[in-house]
This record gives sequence, C-alpha cells and structure tokens, in this order.
Amino acid sequence: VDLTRFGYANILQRASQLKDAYDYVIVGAGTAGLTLADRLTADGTHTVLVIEYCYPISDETLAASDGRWFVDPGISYNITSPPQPFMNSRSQAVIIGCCVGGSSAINGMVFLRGTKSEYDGWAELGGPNSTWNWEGVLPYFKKATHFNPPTEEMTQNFNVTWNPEVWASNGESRLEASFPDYGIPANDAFYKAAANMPNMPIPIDGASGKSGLFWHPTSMDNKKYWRSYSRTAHYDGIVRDNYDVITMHKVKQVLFDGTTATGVKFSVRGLNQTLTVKTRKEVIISAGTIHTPQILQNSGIGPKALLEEADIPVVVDLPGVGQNFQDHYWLTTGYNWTVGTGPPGFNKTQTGNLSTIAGPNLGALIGLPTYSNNSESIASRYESQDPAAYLPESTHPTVIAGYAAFQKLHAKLLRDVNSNWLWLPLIGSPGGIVMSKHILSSGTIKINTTHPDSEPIVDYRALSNPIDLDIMVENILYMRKFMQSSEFAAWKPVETAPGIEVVGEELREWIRSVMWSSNFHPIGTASKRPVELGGVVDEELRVHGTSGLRVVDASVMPSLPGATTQQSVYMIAEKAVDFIKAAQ
Ligand SMILES: Cc1cc2nc3c(=O)[nH]c(=O)nc-3n(C[C@H](O)[C@H](O)[C@H](O)COP(=O)(O)OP(=O)(O)OC[C@H]3O[C@@H](n4cnc5c(N)ncnc54)[C@H](O)[C@@H]3O)c2cc1C
Repeated sequence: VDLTRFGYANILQRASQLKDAYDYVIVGAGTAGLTLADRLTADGTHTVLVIEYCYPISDETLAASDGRWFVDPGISYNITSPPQPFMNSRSQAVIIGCCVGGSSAINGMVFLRGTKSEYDGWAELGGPNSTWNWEGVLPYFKKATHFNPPTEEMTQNFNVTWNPEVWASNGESRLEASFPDYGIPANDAFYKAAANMPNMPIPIDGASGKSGLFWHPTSMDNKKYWRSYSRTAHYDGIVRDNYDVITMHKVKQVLFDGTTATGVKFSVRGLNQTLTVKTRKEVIISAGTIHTPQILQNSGIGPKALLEEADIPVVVDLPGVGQNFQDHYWLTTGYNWTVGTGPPGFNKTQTGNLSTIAGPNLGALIGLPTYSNNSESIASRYESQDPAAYLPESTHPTVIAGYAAFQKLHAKLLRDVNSNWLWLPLIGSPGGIVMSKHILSSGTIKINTTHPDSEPIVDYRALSNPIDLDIMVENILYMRKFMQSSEFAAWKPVETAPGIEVVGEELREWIRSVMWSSNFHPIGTASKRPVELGGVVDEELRVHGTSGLRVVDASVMPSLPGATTQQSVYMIAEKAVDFIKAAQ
C-alpha cells in the first residue's frame, strides 16, 4: 500500500496550538466540514478551524484495508435507537463515521444523485424564491466531483452510458467518481431482465436527474482503486497556514452574544474542562444529522419544552430542531438458483481485476407507478391522512404544518415516474436488497435531558406511518416479478426468504421482523424550510432567529433524495460556500 497517498497535513491535538480567533469555526471534519474548510481557505484570505471529535485513520488501518474498506471498529459511533414498536420492538444500530472524513470515510462509496422532481421538491418546501431546484443544484453537483468515464471495454461490454453534460472532468475537485475497469459478467442477464420489465425507463445517465435502470460510478480513485472521500479530496496534501484541524475534541455548544454566535465551547474528548475559541464571522455546524441537533439543543436552540426539561437556557425556541428525521428502509430477500449456478456471464473475456470493483455500479431506481399498479390508491390514501395523525403527540403546530407540506409533495412524488421509491441494486446474484428511497414516517432526535452530553436519543419511529409498510410490500412483490424474468428461467430461482407463499399479513409481519430502518443515510433534523413550516435553517442555511450561525451537512435536507446521500452532501457544501462567500 502506498502510504504517501496521505499527505499528513497539519492536524493539531492541543488547544494551546490554536489561534485565539478564526474567521470560521467548523464543527466536524466530516463530509461537509472538510469540503467547506478546503474551499473557504483556498484563496488564503480567511482562517478556518475545524474541530473534530474523532481521530484520523491510521496507517495500519489503511494498510489492512487496501485503501478502501476501513475496518477499524473504532471509526464509527456506538449508538443504538430505542426499541421500535412497529419493528417488533427491535432496536436499530445507528452507524455513522467517527474519524477525519466522517461518514464519507466508511460509506459504501455508491455515488448517486436524486431526480429532478426530488430536488424541485426541496425548492417547493423552501418557498417561492428557493434556488434548490434541479437547475440550482446541478452546477454544484458538477463542481463537487472529478468524473472519470468508464473504459472503452466497459462501455462496449456492459452498456455503460453517461452524459458528460452533468459531470465535470476538469480540475475543480479532487473528489473522484469512477467506474471499475471490470464488470460482473453475470450482470449481463440482470441488466437484460431489468431492461425488459414493463415500463422500465433507461436514461443515458441517472445523474441527469432521471429515474430508471442505469450504471453509476462509485467515489473511488480509478488510478489507485482507493476510496476517494472528503479527507483525500479536501484535506490530504493541503498545507495552508489558514487551515487548522484539531482532532479528539468535542464541541459542546455554540456561544452567543444575544442571538449572535461568537464562538464555541469545547473540550478534550472524554474530559470535562471547558475550552473556548472565538469566531470573527461564523460558526458552521457540520456534525451530521445525529449530532447537529444535539449541539443546537445543548446551545439553547430547539424546542422550548425539551430545553426546559434539561435546564438549558433558551436562546431561540425553534421547535423543528431534531424533528423530521428520515433514513432509508431496507431488507434482504433470499433467492437460490435450483438448476446450475446461474447466468454464465458475458460472452467476452474480461481483462480487469475483480478487486477493482468498489461496490454495486448497476441498479434500478424507479418510481412507484413504474413498478406497482397501486400507486394511485397509495397516493390518495396518503394525501387523505390528517398530517398530525402519525406524528408524536405533542408535536408543535409549525412542525405539523411542515409535515403537511411534505405530505403534499410526497403525494405528488408517489404519482411521479421520475421519483425513486425503490432501489434494486443489481450485483449479479439472485434476490438481495430492496430499499425504500422515500420514507413517510417522521423520526426525532432529542438530547438525553438527564445527561445532555451523552449520545442523543435517536428514534426512527420506523413504520409509524403505515403507508411505509404498504410500500415495502410493493417493493417485495416487484422483486418477485423481477426474479420471474425469462432471463433467469433456466436456473429456476426459488425464493427462500421470506418464501413465495408468504403473502398478505404474514408478509407484513415478516417485514416488521427483518427490516432495517437505517441504510446509514440519516437526514432532515435541521431541515431547510421556513420557520412557519418547522424549519431550522433558511435558504442560505443560516439558523433561523440567529446570526453568524449556519448548518451545512445532511441534516439540512428537507426530504430524502431517491438516492444514497453522500453526493447530495458534497453538493450542499459546495453551494453553501457560495452563500458564505457572498456574505463576506
Ligand atoms: C456505513 C455507511 C455507509 C454509507 N454508504 C453510502 C454509500 O454507499 N453512498 C452514499 O452516497 N452514502 C452513503 N452513506 C451516507 C453518507 O456517507 C452520508 O450521508 C454523508 O457522509 C454524511 O455527511 P455529513 O457531513 O452530514 O456527516 P459526517 O460525514 O458523518 O460528518 C460529521 C462529522 O462531525 C463529527 N462530530 C459529530 N459531533 C461532533 C462534536 N460534538 N464535536 C466535534 N465533531 C463532531 C463526526 O465525528 C464526523 O466526523 C453511508 C454512510 C455510512 C455511515
């Protein structure tokens, strides 16, 4: 393993090494945090400090993992949700990255965007002047990534197509998005089977905001076949006097003069002494969907009743902080071939190396009307719900109003063929994962009011809206239809989990007993919406009711993109940079 890949830029470990004040103090050296820090220090005019709770990945971990699969168990947090009543009281492990690079350091590297309808939905929830529609986010998706097209062999043998207009291949970013140079030959049959499903759209490139069956890149450096993530793209090899990162320190709260952020209070990880650092311009919280609401609540920004219960003086009563929590639901269906070993593979010699495959690069991401005859009945049942019916009892009226707007949007998306409700990743083996890409149940993240400094209470409230269960049923029924494709007939696939005879209430019970409420894509707890819709940040990601304070990470997404989330986080950070610079 080539260890010179990491540049060992200046990581500080003692508060005494810090300057008294920085122009920007960023909380969290994760996906968004490092992207911001790099961009804000590039022209040398402003100073940035990033404070990170965790540590940089070590040489040993790197060497043991071939530069891609970081296996050190210490690099994720250890949080578990409360038992989920609609998942047969099972708890969910809350897996998020704990290292320099945050979740981008441990993710599956799948590199997807949502559709045009979905980002247009973000704008709709934001109000008439919102710039977060597809046209307003596309330039930042492009800016965030350096795209490497597939090899000629891949394009010829596997129908890999792409649209150069929605990617940038110039030098603006070191975040690499690439295809492997080797395909899984058996995927040829899976591609054909999916392409032959009724109504299946096949866009040239899903990254142009389209649903359907398509190939997509992974966040991988295709020269070294190493993970490309916020650390390699926005930290390694950068040595600038104005860019400091301090690791192993925990931010406890934002400091205010009235409602203006003036700095942060932090401490050495595991110790209780108080350290402070001042900001001249802004504090930017990029601690991720789980910890951003915790830091806001501990700083006196959140639902008044919760803060009072924890004896925290209220700076701004902001009921939406920690509400609107969403993640993707998924489960695995089991299938066996009963004749032979399955599709024999592509009829040409492959020259690539199997180890160059970083993750699934092929899948169907499709709208409910594409895969179910029940989309209209599901949409009309959903839109006729009382918006408060499935929210927690004492939900604030503004948060209910926000859910009503979300409900209206999602009733529309349920009827839209260009909104991804199902993801079927295709990896050359039968059955496998089905994932719901939009979730209608609304979870919460709250500080533990007796121990506000310990991990927050992460409650998915999974399946609390019964429509989510109806949709998962449709997902499984579609997998069954897919596996009946004539492409697979010769190998006689048989469903082993749950088993083809499991239908109706028995199937719903199976879902409750096996489903996971997190695919590690948490979003929404500091949602970008107007304050009267339970929003936490405004259109430029400034925390409502404050000045000098922004949130920039996955928590600002008002609703899930029908995609994995990392690419949207990079886009959000790139777009935020322009807002921050405009305010300078
Ligand atoms: C296991 C896993 C697999 C995934 N797979 C994929 C995938 O294949 N494709 C995809 O697109 N997405 C995937 N994701 C999701 C994607 O990686 C995340 O959506 C994205 O990285 C989140 O970025 P963020 O900036 O919001 O938070 P993070 O990147 O998690 O950054 C938050 C940072 O803040 C730090 N922090 C938190 N609290 C404090 C505090 N009090 N003081 C100081 N620092 C603090 C954390 O340690 C962390 O470094 C996956 C995620 C995980 C965990």
